[in-house]
Amino acid sequence: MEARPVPFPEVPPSLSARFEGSFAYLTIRDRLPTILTRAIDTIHRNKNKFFEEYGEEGTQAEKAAISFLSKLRNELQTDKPVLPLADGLVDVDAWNRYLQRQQALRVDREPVSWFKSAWLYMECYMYRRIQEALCLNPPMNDFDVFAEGKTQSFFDSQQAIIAICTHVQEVKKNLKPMSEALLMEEFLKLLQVSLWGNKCDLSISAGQENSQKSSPLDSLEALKPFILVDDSRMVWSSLVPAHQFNGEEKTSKRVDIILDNAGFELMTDLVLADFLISAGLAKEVHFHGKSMPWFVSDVTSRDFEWTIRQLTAANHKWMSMCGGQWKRNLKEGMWSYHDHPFWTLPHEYCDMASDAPDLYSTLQASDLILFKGDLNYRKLTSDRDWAHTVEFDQALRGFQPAPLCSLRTLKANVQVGLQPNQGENLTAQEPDWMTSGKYAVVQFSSPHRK
Ligand SMILES: O=P(O)(O)OC[C@@]1(O)O[C@H](CO)[C@@H](O)[C@@H]1O
Ligand SMILES: [Mn+2]
Repeated sequence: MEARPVPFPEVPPSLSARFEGSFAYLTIRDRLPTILTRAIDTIHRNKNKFFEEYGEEGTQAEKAAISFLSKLRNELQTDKPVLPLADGLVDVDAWNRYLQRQQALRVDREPVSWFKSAWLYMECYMYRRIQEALCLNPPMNDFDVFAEGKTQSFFDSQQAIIAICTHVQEVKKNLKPMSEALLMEEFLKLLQVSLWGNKCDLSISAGQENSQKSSPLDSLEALKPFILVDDSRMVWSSLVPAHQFNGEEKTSKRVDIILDNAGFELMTDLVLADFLISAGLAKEVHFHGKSMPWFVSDVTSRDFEWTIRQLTAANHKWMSMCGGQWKRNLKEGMWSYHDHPFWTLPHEYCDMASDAPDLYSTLQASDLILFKGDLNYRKLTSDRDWAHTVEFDQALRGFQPAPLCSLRTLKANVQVGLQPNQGENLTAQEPDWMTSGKYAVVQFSSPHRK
């Protein structure tokens, strides 16, 4: 059935901190100030480094950046009006136009402010203001206040990283005679590993250590009941249409992975992408990261390159073999990395076709887009207070560049596509099921599947 565009009256309001006691309210009141405080502490802890590297200029820049972030924290905590950006970066106009758009929507003519506006906008705006605080104070401008947490999360997940590198190398050794059924089984396993890799997110933990300690492969069976919607077979079919499996035939499929967190989650995405190419399920994989430090642990180009370098230099056989292969994949073009500014704007994805038509048409060339994580899910569904039984297709509100799948552990109170009473039953058992990170979805939508 054609997903009819949901007329305005049926699109519910955005999640917002204006609903006291809501998860949005608690995030803005408690978690975001904590994240800002940790960012200030990180800059303060590095003051000697700035002095050694840049002398007095470094010290001045460090002090200025800290005062910018302290002012930002005060604006947030006292619900001040949102300010236009003024740092001259490429996305400034898009951000300031968005502020005007939000202001025009305010029927009460009240200024757009932290506790009265859309949660999605305010949370994205905070990370963009952190970037402004650094960018306006060179030589701090390319300092990543979250880098330490991201690299630590990688080092704390070594055992799990060794396990998945070992696994993918073993699987790759036995690919050739593999039947379609076995290939699909391996694909589904690595799709779930990538799904659960999303638990390792430093935003929900407000920067607290949140790495993967054990091999996720050992717990896939035990985790299955926590997958609330599992469209994995449809994801497989978007790569291997029914009865068209031919182990010899070269595929022309392109897969795009909209990345989320660095550290262990990125490793699970790289392992999945390695398998897709090696098993002949995809000819090319396009990775999409963030153009600035984002939501504490999201992947930037520096994190992506650092991770590949770490693998290549690892003194573990299978890790370094993965690193060497992945470097070759990037060099030879089977893999490519992109970071369009749209991914670090506050826009809901139904705005992409109009606000970033170049990105939208890039994604239209994909055969399968994997959206990793919770923030992507919030943007896919416009971070609205939908009824849980609203169809995923409808919540996308016309965003359909290509067959797409969300691989998300639930960390925000928006969830669609559930069966009647499924949400109510979960709420009765575990009131925090939407925000604990314990549950997940593999949710698929395709322009062709109607
Ligand atoms: O996108 P991710 O890394 O899976 O999660 C992002 C997140 O941790 O940040 C926001 C809460 O502050 C929510 O979108 C979610 O809880
Ligand atoms: Mn994230």
